[in-house]
Amino acid sequence: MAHPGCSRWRRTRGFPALPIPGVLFRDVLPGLEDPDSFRTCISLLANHLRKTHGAKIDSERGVGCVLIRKRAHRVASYTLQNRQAELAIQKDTLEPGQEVVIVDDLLATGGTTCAAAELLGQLQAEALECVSLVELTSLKGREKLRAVPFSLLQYE
Ligand SMILES: O=P(O)(O)OC[C@H]1O[C@H](OP(=O)(O)OP(=O)(O)O)[C@H](O)[C@@H]1O
Ligand SMILES: Nc1ncnc2[nH]cnc12
Repeated sequence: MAHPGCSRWRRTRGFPALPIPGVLFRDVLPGLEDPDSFRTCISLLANHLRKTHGAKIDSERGVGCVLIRKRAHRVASYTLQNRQAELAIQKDTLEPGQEVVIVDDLLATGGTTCAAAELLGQLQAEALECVSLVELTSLKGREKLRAVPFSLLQYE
């Protein structure tokens, strides 16, 4: 069920047949470009995380952000439809034992989130939770994950 706050969030835009026929690409960018909608997304996720991890998330120091990147994002040109993706993280960005929330715009098959969790494991960091704006439930990504993921909006 969609989070009740989702009515205040400009939703997604669908691109049929992207990157291949049969796939409806759910683009979350319209909801991030609109200032009110962007604020709503952030505050809905932050409220959830404060509820589930209170003191850890709402510390006086706030939280930082570490990027996990697709390798393709590091080169000047790449094949858009190449679904063989690789993720990378800088080795010294997290300390062993550091607690992290994995945030991705969208959960589909769960491959990306699993790969992110594997990278965190390599650095001995601990994934507290995985959160996303959108979840494509028919792809059953949540079944692949060790922790129960949280998403604001679900599409089949
Ligand atoms: O659960 P999964 O099946 O791994 O899919 C989730 C990923 O799919 C999208 O990335 P994509 O590479 O399609 O496009 P984007 O990075 O340009 O958003 C999205 O941003 C997630 O990272
Ligand atoms: N249908 C979809 N829309 C957006 N991102 C995706 N990642 C995997 N499938 C996707």
